[in-house]
Amino acid sequence: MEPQHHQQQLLVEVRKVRRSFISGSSRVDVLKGIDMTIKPGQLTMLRGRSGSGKTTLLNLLGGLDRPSEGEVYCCGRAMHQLPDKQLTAIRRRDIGFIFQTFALLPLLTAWENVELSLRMSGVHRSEWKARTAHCLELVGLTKRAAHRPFELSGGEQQRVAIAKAIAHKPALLLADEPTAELDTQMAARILAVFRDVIEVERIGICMTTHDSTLWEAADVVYRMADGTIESA
Ligand SMILES: Nc1ncnc2c1ncn2[C@@H]1O[C@H](COP(=O)(O)OP(=O)(O)OP(=O)(O)O)[C@@H](O)[C@H]1O
Repeated sequence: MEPQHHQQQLLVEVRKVRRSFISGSSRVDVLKGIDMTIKPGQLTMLRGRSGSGKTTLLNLLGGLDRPSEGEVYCCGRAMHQLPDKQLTAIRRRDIGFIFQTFALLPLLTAWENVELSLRMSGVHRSEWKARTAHCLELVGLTKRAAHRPFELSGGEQQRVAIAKAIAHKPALLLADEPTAELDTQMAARILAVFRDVIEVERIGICMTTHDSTLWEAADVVYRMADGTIESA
């Protein structure tokens, strides 16, 4: 387990992480010794070409996968050592996920989509209304609360997905290419929402993107190439 001072400064610490996959009779080394950190209150970006391993790394950060070698500390826990049950518990409690496609339930309104996430994470019913209202306001969708996904633009749908992902008050928000389906203006709006979320909720956000126009909005950018990572 990490020393106390470390836990307070860093939300995530990745040390000497390697991840290989067996494909047929050969082994593919996707991550070849990754070191990186994520701090609370910061927007961290992972950039790199398609196939450079961004999604593979993000999955390790969020406990969706385990490293072949090395250590992943997230929210003060040694993720690489935890049994599946505890990993799932941390994922549900401390981490929020956003994906490229917006992952909303089509028959539910924006409000119901956010509320569902509170229900699923075991938040007491008495808190649902205020928290749902707060999260929709934070992403600028108070007036669209009664709309279903098909009545919303792609950018608005992604903002509902953000509200949904932060509803249970995670410490870390992970977003895999969250702007890939959006035009430049909508992508910029998503980044502005991320900034507001960081300021209001005091969480850390880590997103992957290959869109070079977005990198300057980050506090920290890690460039991935050939299975390794470097600050850029
Ligand atoms: N489960 C798996 N089994 C075998 N190979 C895999 C597996 N997962 C990922 N890979 C390989 O690892 C490499 C990196 O994939 P990854 O999805 O992490 O890249 P990426 O940087 O996120 O790319 P993109 O921007 O296209 O999503 C790819 O070559 C992929 O084929």
